[in-house]
Amino acid sequence: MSRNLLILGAAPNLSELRNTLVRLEDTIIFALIERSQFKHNNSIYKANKMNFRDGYTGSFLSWFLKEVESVHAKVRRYQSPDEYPFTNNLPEPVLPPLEYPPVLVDPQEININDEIFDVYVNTVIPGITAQGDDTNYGSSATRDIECLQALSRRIHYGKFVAESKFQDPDCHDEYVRLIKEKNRDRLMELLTNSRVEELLLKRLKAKALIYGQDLSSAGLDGNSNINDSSQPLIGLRSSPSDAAEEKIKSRVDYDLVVSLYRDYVIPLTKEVEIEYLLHRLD
Ligand SMILES: O=C(O)C(=O)C[C@]1(C(=O)O)C=C[C@@H](O)C=C1
Repeated sequence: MSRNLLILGAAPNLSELRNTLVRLEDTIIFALIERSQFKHNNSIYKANKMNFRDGYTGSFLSWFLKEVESVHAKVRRYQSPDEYPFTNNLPEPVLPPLEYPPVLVDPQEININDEIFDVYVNTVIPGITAQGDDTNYGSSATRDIECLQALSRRIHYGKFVAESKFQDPDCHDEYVRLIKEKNRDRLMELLTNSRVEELLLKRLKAKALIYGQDLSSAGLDGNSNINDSSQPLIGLRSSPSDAAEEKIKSRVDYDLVVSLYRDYVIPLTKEVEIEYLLHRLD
């Protein structure tokens, strides 16, 4: 978490929070591109597939996640109010606790990482990877963990967004009333900003197109003579046209990145916002 956002212990500023969400789009797109260079490697997601010498029977990814999160817990990662682990019973930090000003009310209570894990393994991975097994299990699982952590941070950021909206003097009384009524539907309407969502999805498609460009298909990889390049790069055009989309081979399915956000990332962020608000007055 950016220390600047927390330093004052005051209401988080919505436009700063949105800037962080925009930056996390880049992190997520690049993480997905990194993972998509390897095949599906389905056996890393299945229990009892890897013959662990110590008799472990879970999936390779679950084992790896637990190991990585154990190290990260020791260096205080999960004391930060925007970091949520996927596994339980993690070790205590080896360093003294960090002081975070109290911005959220009961920040660690809501953790929807099980849902994020499920969507990632069963929907995202089969979508962004080629079918099959290339035996790059460690590399694939390393990228999976990066993707999962970035998605989790992005989605749980909904708590800060919700806190900021709750403290907005223009809406505060309305939020209090709806929370007391436990009126989920009206809360959902109040916190939804369709214009922001629409812009986000447009921006995301443009980013996925630009970041995903495979420069070897444009004659600009290390093996090409620069003068051979006849293909214009999408990033150098004023807007990514359909023609450009066809010419440049993409390393990631940009429509899939957009649908990942539209169908999962934004709805799950809103779910976190609602859950947070419903407990805000406890
Ligand atoms: O920016 C906000 O206001 C948010 O609540 C975040 C977010 C998102 O997930 O990107 C979610 C709900 C809004 O409708 C718009 C965007």
